[in-house]
Amino acid sequence: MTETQSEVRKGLAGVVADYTAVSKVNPETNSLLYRGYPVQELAANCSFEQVALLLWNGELPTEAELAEFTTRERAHRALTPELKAIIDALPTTCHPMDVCRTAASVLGAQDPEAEDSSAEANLRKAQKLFAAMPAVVCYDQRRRRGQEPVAPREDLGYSANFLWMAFGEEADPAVVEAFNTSMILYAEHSFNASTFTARVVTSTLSDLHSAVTAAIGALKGPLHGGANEAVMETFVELGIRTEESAAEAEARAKAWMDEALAAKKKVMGFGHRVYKHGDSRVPTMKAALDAMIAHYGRPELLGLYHGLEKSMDEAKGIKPNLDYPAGPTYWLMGFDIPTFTPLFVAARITGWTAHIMEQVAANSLIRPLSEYNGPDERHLPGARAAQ
Ligand SMILES: CC(=O)SCCNC(=O)CCNC(=O)[C@H](O)C(C)(C)COP(=O)(O)OP(=O)(O)OC[C@H]1O[C@@H](n2cnc3c(N)ncnc32)[C@H](O)[C@@H]1OP(=O)(O)O
Ligand SMILES: O=C([O-])CC(=O)C(=O)O
Repeated sequence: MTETQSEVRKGLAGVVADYTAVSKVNPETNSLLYRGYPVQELAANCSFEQVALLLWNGELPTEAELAEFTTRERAHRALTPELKAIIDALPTTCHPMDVCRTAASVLGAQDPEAEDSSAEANLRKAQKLFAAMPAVVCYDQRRRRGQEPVAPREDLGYSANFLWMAFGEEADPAVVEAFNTSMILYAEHSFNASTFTARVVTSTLSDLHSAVTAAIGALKGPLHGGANEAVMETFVELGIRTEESAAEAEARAKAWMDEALAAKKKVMGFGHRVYKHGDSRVPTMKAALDAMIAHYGRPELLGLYHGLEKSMDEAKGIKPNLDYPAGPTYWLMGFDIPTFTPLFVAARITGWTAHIMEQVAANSLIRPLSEYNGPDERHLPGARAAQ
């Protein structure tokens, strides 16, 4: 760094960009608080609907507030014929995240309050997006499978209805519980790349749906939300073999990992920008995965899971992140691998929109500086230098 250069923090690593009261990630104590509550406590005791209201409003809802929200949320679950037609027009060769991104944009274009960024209108729009996104994800997965769509049910809670719309049958309570846990764990994580994207868009005084649409684009990448799909691709590449022992599976996973690391590959589902000693959400999500392994009777997954985890730890000391246990959990539930990141979208709509409202309430245009490192000033042949 010369005297005239400023310090450049690539990837804004370690930069504190603003205040937030939505959540606190503490890598030292390996904790994650949503509005002050440990996420593990919320996952063990709350529905995703309660956590969504906590993130938006700052407090857990009273029974009456929850009942009022539940009625409204259930009334907004169905997709309009226009949105279904737009989804149908998209090729099934596109990634389901492209469908989510398009749907978020269309839902904005259809919303009469799209241009109203008052706190009240933003909350209403956030809640409508929250209600509709599960139907988008399920409608798209079913059309790709050549199945008829399944209409939402107003007698089911968010997670039970999500699984109903995806598979057309009522899910076992154990599966609903694991899904609810995953939604809560995926809901919010301070200034991650997609949330920061949403805040950047909001800081220009653009609208909520534009910010969410941009955030979906940021989440799609494999260094962020796309990692839950990539994790499962690794398991599939390794081959899930019912006949082998856990020790044999671990040995195969170790050999695969050694080769991947020798080839300097990034192995998705490991590492984190903030947590360097393990992701606070992994133990809770791993317990949900264990419950699903027991529920579906698929212990052969564990050998691979532990083999990859151990060998990455031994070789580089890098720990799994939330996407590592979440990927195989969604696979066991029966979701198609490309649907995994859209499930993350459905959960993170809560965190994104809570941050959007926080940004609006205390806005400052987000516009960092850059250090120029291109050619020195030069001139077109024959052009006169600027006066
Ligand atoms: C819910 C979420 O979004 S969680 C994140 C999901 N993303 C992933 O799982 C993708 C895989 N992981 C990664 O790419 C990274 O760990 C990131 C992007 C998440 C965080 O990265 P950063 O903090 O920027 O760390 P960075 O990428 O610089 O890695 C530091 C070192 O660890 C290595 N490393 C980090 N993660 C991994 C990994 N998953 N596989 C192999 N090596 C890794 C890097 O190669 C680098 O090694 P080097 O110093 O020898 O060059
Ligand atoms: O915080 C991050 O950088 C990524 C992450 O774990 C998340 O968004 O949940």
